[in-house]
Amino acid sequence: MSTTPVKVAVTGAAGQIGYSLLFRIASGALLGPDTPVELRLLEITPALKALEGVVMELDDCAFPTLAKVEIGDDPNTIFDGANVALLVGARPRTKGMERGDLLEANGAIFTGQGKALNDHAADDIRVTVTGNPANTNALIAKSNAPDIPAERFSALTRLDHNRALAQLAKKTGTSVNDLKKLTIWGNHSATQYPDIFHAEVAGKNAAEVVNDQTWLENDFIPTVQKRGAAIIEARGASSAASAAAATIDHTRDWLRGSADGDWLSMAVVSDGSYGVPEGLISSFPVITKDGNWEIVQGLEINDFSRGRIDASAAELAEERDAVQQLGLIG
Ligand SMILES: NC(=O)C1=CN([C@@H]2O[C@H](COP(=O)(O)OP(=O)(O)OC[C@H]3O[C@@H](n4cnc5c(N)ncnc54)[C@H](O)[C@@H]3O)[C@@H](O)[C@H]2O)C=CC1
Ligand SMILES: O=C([O-])CC(=O)C(=O)O
Repeated sequence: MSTTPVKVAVTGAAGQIGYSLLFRIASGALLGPDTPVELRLLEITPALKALEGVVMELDDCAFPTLAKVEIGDDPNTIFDGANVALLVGARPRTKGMERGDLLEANGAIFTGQGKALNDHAADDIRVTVTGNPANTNALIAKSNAPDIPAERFSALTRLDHNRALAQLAKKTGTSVNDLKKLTIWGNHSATQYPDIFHAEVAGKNAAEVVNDQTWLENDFIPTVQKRGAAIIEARGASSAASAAAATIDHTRDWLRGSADGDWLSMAVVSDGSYGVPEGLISSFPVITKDGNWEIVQGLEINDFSRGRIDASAAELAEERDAVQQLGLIG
């Protein structure tokens, strides 16, 4: 085992997602079995007592990869020297809300955290935003951290990607292991577009294997888009264990690389690819290696996909304009 622990900061650490996420990070699921991890956990002051209880449980697991845990309510201290930051802490939506309804309530959290990352994180910092509305919160954090390269900020659409894989496997009677090159485009919201036109099922084109436009339009796409709401309706609380698992998948693959011959969905800063306005944090098909990502280029976009990608990008532009008006970005 190497000797210097990687510092992983997690915000909202005493929340639902935190309760699944921390134990997986501590057990090596993020960085592997040979890399010691130092957890740096941020919470609001009233939640620190509950967080102390979670830390007692982390101790009680005796994870060989967990080198140290620090907790606190000051992002300047908790982000000090952080190599990875998982920004989960934010209010979840409840029944009847859209994620965009959280913009004002949660957006402000990400200005202060962006500044604190800018001033205190390690030079190799990578930031994953899970707290909703994730894409625009990532935009806010990035905009408030001018000294950190923009490509170090990302937002989570891996849960949507994983949900789409599960639906496609069910429809085609295959396993998720047989599926490749699925893409979530756009916003982590009901306008996101899960695209199977370039996906493969056991090496064959997924859209051709499915060959069912009605299922695609009336079942697959809306099921993936509205899965978060369906879970809130059924569970009375938003997805937590699956969101934690996706946060790990996203960050692990960013740091350790995507599989050969496949790609991932990650919301990253747009360079204008596929007509998504430059600067928005939008989900794209990406290939990752050693902590870097690259948008997969050259995919042909049919008319069906074009309208949907544009609609989600338009929603992201509206969210950007709204947070600009709130003074959360310059
Ligand atoms: N991107 C995605 O795929 C998903 C995103 N989410 C989002 O993740 C977020 C967290 O969800 P849960 O863990 O279920 O919520 P939760 O309410 O159980 O936990 C949130 C935690 O964040 C803390 N918090 C609030 N403000 C904070 C601040 N300024 N600094 C540090 N901590 C702060 C709260 O005290 C609370 O403990 C929500 O915004 C939710 O909508 C949830 C599921 C999927
Ligand atoms: O839907 C929500 O509010 C929580 C979330 O982001 C998801 O489950 O995808």
